Amino acid sequence: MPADQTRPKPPRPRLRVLRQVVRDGRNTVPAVLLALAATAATLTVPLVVRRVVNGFTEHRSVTGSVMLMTTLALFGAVAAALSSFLLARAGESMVLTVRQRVVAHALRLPLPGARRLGAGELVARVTSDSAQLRSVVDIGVTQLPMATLTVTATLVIMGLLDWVLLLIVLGTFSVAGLAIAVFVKGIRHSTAAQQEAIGELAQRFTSALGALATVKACRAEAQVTDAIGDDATSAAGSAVSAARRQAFVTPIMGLGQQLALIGVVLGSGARLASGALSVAGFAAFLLYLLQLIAPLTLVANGVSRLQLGFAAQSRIEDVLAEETEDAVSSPQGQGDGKTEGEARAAGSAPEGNAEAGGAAVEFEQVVFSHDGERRAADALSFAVPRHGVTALVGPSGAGKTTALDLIERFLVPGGGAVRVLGRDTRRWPLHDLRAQVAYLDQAFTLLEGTVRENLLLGRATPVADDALWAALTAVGLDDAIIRLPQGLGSTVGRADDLSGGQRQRLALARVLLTDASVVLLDEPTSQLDSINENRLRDVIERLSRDRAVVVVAHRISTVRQAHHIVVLDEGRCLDTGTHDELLDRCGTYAELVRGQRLGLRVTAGV
Ligand SMILES: Nc1ncnc2c1ncn2[C@@H]1O[C@H](COP(=O)(O)OP(=O)(O)OP(=O)(O)O)[C@@H](O)[C@H]1O
Repeated sequence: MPADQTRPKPPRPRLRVLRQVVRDGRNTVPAVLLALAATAATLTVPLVVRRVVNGFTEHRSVTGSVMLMTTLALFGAVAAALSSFLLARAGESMVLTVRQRVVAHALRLPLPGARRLGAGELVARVTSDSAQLRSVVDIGVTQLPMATLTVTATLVIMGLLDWVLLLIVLGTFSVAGLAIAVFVKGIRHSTAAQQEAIGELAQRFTSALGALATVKACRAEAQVTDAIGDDATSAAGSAVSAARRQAFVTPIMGLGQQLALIGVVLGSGARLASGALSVAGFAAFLLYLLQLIAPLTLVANGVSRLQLGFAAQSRIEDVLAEETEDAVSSPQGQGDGKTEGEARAAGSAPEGNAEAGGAAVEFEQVVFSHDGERRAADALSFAVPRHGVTALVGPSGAGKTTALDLIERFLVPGGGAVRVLGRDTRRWPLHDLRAQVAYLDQAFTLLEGTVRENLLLGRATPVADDALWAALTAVGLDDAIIRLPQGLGSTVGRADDLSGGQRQRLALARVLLTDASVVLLDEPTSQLDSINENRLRDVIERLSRDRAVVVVAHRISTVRQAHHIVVLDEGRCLDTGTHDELLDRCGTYAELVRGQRLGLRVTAGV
């Protein structure tokens, strides 16, 4: 259920890439100054050529002019190279900032929001879309303004040299410009479609890699390859369409130049004959005309590339516009019916409640729906004691995982209240709540990193290796880690380095090292061998001595180990009690235990 419909939507965040880069004065100011200097040098060379030609016709020494011309050309080249490097540095620094911002934002999205956007799409924003932003910087900061400046200045100088010839040039280039405008019109649409297809390709491929074992087991490699191939084909189709249009820009510009050249040569006869134009002036005019093509092409191509960068910027802004967990369920943003004073009193004295024997977790008339229609929690009420194992049991779809997600505040209730250590989850600062609630998913997920990093995930303070080994010994994993090439420094997490049972024990050791008062465990549905099953039971037992362990139980052995059992069905709590009590009085529980409505393994004697 949406967190709060009445809260006004915050303004859409703007990346303002150009502004960011311009503000990076350390690189941008010298880059722009050098680009201006290079442009000035390039514009001056033809005027010096005129002096050289005049020198030849007037039999003067041209050595000084030739040296000046060479120096200007060299200076222009060096200044352009330096400018381009400084701008690249500013661009990469901006891309780095954007990538860091998107990664930080994506990791703070609420789980349902992040899942809806999709891992592949988010990866595409951080990789290809962020890289596209470079074109905004490269084109927008110097190339396009400098090219526009060069074109304008060149046309002004050409006009000063001979305004009649300039009119001929303007006439032919106007026709070429119109033709190009027709071609580039559809480029933005094609490139946007291409980037969208790349996002979908990344999404589908990421999902297929995540499900690789299933794909292989179903012999679906060819089928999935075809589906991913369709996205790749769509991306290629859009790219080819854009390339087809882009391909015409430079030749049309070249054609315009050739026509202008012919027009100028034809028109120059009368101008030279009438003495309105000198030979040296004509040579300089021709040089300017030849120089015009590069900046003009750049302007034509630059506009479409700039649009491409802005489209990428807009897609990244779409992600940044998604509200983070803190914004969606901030303590200020949500009311729970309590006054601030009551909430503070409850939240500030969890230990006091513990001594008074208060519940570790309490659901009070909780209402939640994933899709706004069916309720996964429907006036759900139950309590979890401070110590011991509490098993959540119920048929598939009863709302067990939803209940865990509500405790961890992956989800926010639409009605009622979930209290952890006496305090409404919406009143807890998120960071503090999650320091109190450890979560172990079914896959006992490890991140790619060293054993040490996995054990200390989320901890800011260092922990002595002795403590790490003690935790590993407690879960029976010390021998296996000693055998790894670099012990605690060995990299794990790619699913090919540790067995399923070893991953499970490493994840459990991580929980042992935390100070969490509540441990949530979504028990794996897959069969564990009896040694691992016993180990898991031992660790749960050990954890439950001084913490509350809430386990979504799929095994009868876990249910029997539980001190307290909560029976859920259709988002409601049907009954709570011990195994024997519930067998006697709760028909649904008895049915579950007999394995008729849930895949619980029935063992002899039950
Ligand atoms: N992301 C989702 N979008 C829509 N509905 C969902 C989503 N997740 C769960 N549900 C629905 O919410 C209800 C409770 O689901 P939940 O996963 O909490 O049940 P469960 O008891 O953990 O089931 P299982 O034992 O099969 O894992 C079900 O009807 C389910 O279809």
